[in-house]
Amino acid sequence: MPLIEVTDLRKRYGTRVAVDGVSFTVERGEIFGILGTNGAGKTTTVECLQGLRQADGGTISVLGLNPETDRAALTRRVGVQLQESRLPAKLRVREALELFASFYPEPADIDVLLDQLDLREHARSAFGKLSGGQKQRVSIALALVGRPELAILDELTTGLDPHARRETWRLVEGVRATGVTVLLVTHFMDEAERLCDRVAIFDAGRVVATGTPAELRAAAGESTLDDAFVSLTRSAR
Ligand SMILES: Nc1ncnc2c1ncn2[C@@H]1O[C@H](COP(=O)(O)OP(=O)(O)OP(=O)(O)O)[C@@H](O)[C@H]1O
Repeated sequence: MPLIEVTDLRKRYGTRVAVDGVSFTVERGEIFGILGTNGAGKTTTVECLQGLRQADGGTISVLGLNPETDRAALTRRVGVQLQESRLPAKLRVREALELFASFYPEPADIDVLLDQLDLREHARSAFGKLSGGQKQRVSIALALVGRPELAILDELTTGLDPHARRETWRLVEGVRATGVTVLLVTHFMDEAERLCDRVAIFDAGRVVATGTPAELRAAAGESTLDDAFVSLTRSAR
């Protein structure tokens, strides 16, 4: 059984259709990318997967659970990357990890996590004093502290320099190597190409293509995922 199965998902806000019949599956152990044009319905879809929004139609199964009715059980098994602004500036890195660990029945060992994310030397630093890359690593650590089976990472490397982006990619590969399935929402084609086993391309509330980055390049007859993305989303308009 797929780890995530979304079938004909529909969601509107008033008269605006945000998600218009989206279907895709994510297998256990994959890094699966959700790519899309602005306003394509990516965030709405991911919020429905977490049980944060109620769908108007279709079905969703995450880890065999229904996010709308089993949200509490799901929350214990899914790690979500927080946007950095949601953490108080004075909170120290270790304190933040300890606080989040207290929400879970069997949290990760915080020292192991600090080492894994190269944060040991910043354990006593206030969150507000960290660099962008360090903050990003903390937000990934917080997503992993509950030892999730699925990690949802949104805008993983936005605002990071090329070195920090590559470091973050290596971290995500390391996370997957420990058996965690990763759902990655990104605008960066190089990131998707480098990290994702498969991607779904969203455009105007629909999935216009699903496959490995190589399959999508071949289907669009393009040599880069960037060009394939432009071609696939333009032809859907
Ligand atoms: N709370 C809301 N109320 C009304 N309309 C909304 C709301 N949230 C999103 N929308 C609209 O629904 C559509 C899909 O938005 P969504 O945020 O899911 O797209 P997205 O793919 O995540 O976009 P982006 O890449 O720009 O972040 C957009 O037209 C957006 O304006």
